[in-house]
Amino acid sequence: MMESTKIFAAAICLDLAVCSALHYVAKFGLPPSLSPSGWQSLAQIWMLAGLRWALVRLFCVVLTKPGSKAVLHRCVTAICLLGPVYESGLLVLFEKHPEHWSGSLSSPGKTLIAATATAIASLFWEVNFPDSRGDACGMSNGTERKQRARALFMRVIRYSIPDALFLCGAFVFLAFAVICEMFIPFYTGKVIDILGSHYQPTSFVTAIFYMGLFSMGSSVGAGLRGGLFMCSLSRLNKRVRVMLFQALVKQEIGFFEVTKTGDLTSRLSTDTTLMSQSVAMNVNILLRSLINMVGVLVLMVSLSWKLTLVTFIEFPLIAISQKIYNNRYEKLSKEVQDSIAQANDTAGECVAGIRTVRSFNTERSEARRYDDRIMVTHDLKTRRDTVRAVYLLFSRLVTLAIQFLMLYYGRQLIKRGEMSTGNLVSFILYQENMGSNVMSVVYICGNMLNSVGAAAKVFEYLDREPQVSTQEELQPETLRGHVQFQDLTFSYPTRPDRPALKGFSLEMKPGHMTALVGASGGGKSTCVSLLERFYQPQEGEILLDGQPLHRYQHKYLHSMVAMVGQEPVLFSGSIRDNIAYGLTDCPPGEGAGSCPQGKRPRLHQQTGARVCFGTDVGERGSQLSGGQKQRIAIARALIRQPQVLILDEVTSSLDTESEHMIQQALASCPSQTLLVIAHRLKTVEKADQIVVIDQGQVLEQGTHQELMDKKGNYYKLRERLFSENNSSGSADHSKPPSQ
Ligand SMILES: Nc1ncnc2c1ncn2[C@@H]1O[C@H](COP(=O)(O)OP(=O)(O)OP(=O)(O)O)[C@@H](O)[C@H]1O
Repeated sequence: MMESTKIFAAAICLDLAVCSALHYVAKFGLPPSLSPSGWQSLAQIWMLAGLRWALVRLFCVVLTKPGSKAVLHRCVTAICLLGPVYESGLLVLFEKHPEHWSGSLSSPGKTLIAATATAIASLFWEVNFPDSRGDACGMSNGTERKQRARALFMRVIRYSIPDALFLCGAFVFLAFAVICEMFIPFYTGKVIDILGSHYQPTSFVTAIFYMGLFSMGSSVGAGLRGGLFMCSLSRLNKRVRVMLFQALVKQEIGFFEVTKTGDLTSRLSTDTTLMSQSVAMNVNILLRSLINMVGVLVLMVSLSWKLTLVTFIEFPLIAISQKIYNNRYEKLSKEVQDSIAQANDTAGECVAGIRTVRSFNTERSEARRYDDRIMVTHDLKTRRDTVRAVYLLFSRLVTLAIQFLMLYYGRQLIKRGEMSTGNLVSFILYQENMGSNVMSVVYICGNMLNSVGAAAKVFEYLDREPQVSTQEELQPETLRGHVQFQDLTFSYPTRPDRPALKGFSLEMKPGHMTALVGASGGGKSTCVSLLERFYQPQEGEILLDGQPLHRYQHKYLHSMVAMVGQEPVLFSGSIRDNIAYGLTDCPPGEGAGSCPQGKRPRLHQQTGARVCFGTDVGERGSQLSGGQKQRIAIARALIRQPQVLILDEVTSSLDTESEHMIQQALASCPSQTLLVIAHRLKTVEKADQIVVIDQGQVLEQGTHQELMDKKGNYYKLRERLFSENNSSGSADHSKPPSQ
C-alpha cells in the first residue's frame, strides 16, 4: 500500500511536469502551426493525452513489481482521460472550442486539482468495490462463487418449471405493459406542444386518445403481470416449503440437537420466500427495468442525443450510491431482524417460565432484560433509518442537480431550435423513468445474490442425507421382540469426546421385563434412544430377533417398538387425536378405545383417564395434569400393540391406583418384551432382570433377589432410593431391605 502510494505520488509529479511543459509551450505560442481550433485541437488533445498516459504508465510499470496493484494503473488512466473527456464534452454539448492544443486542464494548478480529484474518486471506488481480480486466489474464489450462484439460480429455475405457464403469461403481459408505458411521456410532450403552439383540436384529441389508450394498456398489462407473477411465486414457495419440511423431519435426532430451532424456522419461512422471489419477483422487476431502459434510451436518443449524453452523468452516481446503500441497509436490516428475534426469545422464555418468574419474584428483572433487548433493536433501527435518510437526500440532490443541468442545456437547445418544449418535457419524464430503472437494476442484482444465498441454504437442507438411514425394507410377518445390545459404544453428536455408553451389552428376552436402574446420567435413557434408532452407535450394534436394527423398515420398526418417554409430548387436538396419533386404521368417528381388533385393550380403563376422549388437550397438552398426560402417552403406545414396549420413568407422575391399572394392562400382554426405567421400587422388584448402569456401563445384572443377596450396587442404590422415597412421602410402601 505504502509503495503504491509513493509510486503514485511520483507519477503525479512526472505528469505535472509534462503537463506544465506542454501548457507553457502552448501558451507562448510555440510552435504556431500547432494552434488550430475546434475538432483538430481536440484530436491533438486526445493524442497528447495518449502520449502522457504511455509515459506515466511506463514509469509505473518500471517501478512496480509484476502483478502489483491494478488500482495504480487505473488511477493513472483516469487522470490522463479527464482532460480530453472534459474538452470533448464542452465541444460536443456547448460547441465550446478548446483554449489551445494542450487542453484547458493542462495548467499546473488544474492538473494538480484533477489529480487530487481522481485520487479521491479512485480511493472511494476501491473501498466500495474492492478488486477481486488483483490476485489469483481472489480470482478463483470470485469465479467459483459466480459459477455456484449461476448453478443455484438454474436450479431454482428448474423448480419453477411447473409454473412455466404462469411465468410465460406474466412475461407477455410484462412486455406489453412496459411498451405501453413507454409511449405515455411521448404523448404528454405532444399535448404540451399542441397546447403551446397552434392549437388544433383534432391533433389534441388524437394525442389525448393515444395517451389514454397506452395508459390503460399499461395498467391492464401491469395488473395481469403482477397477478400471474404473484401466483407463480406463492406456488413455488408452497412447493419448496413442503419439500423442505419433509426433508427436515426425515433428519436424525442429532441434527436437531446441533441445529438451532430459530435456524430451522427461518429457513422454512424467510429463506424459502427469498428463494421463490429470486425467480418470480426479481426476474419480473429486472426484465421490466431492462426492457424499459432499452426502450426509453432509444426514445431519449431520438429526442436529443446531446441531452441524453448529459443525463449519463447521473447513472454511475445513482448506481454507485444505490449499491453502497443496499450493502449498508441490508447489513443493518439483518442486525435488526436478529435483535428482534432475540427480544422475542426473551419474551417467549419469560412467558413459558412464568411460574418460575413469579415464584422467584423476578418480574422486574425480566422486564429490564426485555427493555435492554428492545433498546438494541431501537438503536439499530435508528441507524438503519439514518442511512436511508442520507441515501435519499444524496439521490434527490443528484437528481435535482442533473435536472437543473438538463433544463439549462435543454433551454439552449430550444433556443437553437434543436428541440421543442414538448420534447423537453417528454425527455425529462423519460429521464426520471431511466433513473428509477437504473436503481431497480442495481437493487435487483444485489438482491438476486441474496436470494441465491437463501436458495443455497434451503438446498443445503433439502440435499442433506439423514445420518440415521430410514431406507431399509426388512419387515418380517412375526416379530418375537428378542433384543440384544452388543458391545455398544456411543457418544452424542454434541459431545463427541464423552461417550454416554462404553462397551455396553444387554439381552432382553420376549415376554420378559427388564428394569434399568442406576444413578442419574448413567446412560439409561441413552439405551432407549438407541433402541428407538434416534441415533446410530459408533461401535457395536443392536439386534432385534437376530437382525441388526437398522435393517428394519422405518414404519414397521416403530409400530413394533413403542416408547413412552419421561416427559410425554402431546399435540394440540383432542385426547382421541393424541391417542390415535400416526394411526391410519382408526376411523375418526370412533373413539381410540373402540378401535378395531378385539385384542386391543379398553384404554380408558387401562390408563385411568377420567376425561372424555373429545376433550381438547391444549397446546402441548397444557390443559392436562402431568399424570393425565402420561396416561394418554401410555395409551398411545399400547394401542399399537407393540412387541417391544419401553417405559422411561412413566409412572413417576401417576397415583398408586393408576399405576396399578397400568401394571394390569401390561400384564395382559405376556409375550411383550418390556423395558422399564423406574425409580419406584415396586416396579423394579417385579422385573425378570434388573440391570444396574453407571457411567455408560453395566455394573450388575440379575433378579431382585440375586442382586439383594449380592449386597452390591443395587443393594446400596435401593437403600438410598427407599430413604428418599420415604422422606418425600412417596406412594411406595415397600419394606426396607432386610439386613
Ligand atoms: N442429547 C444429549 N446430548 C448430549 N449429551 C447427552 C444428551 N442426553 C444425555 N446426555 C448425556 O449422556 C449421559 C447419559 O444420559 P442419560 O440421559 O442416558 O442418563 P440417565 O441414566 O437416563 O439419567 P436420568 O436418570 O437422570 O434420566 C449423561 O452424561 C448426559 O449428560
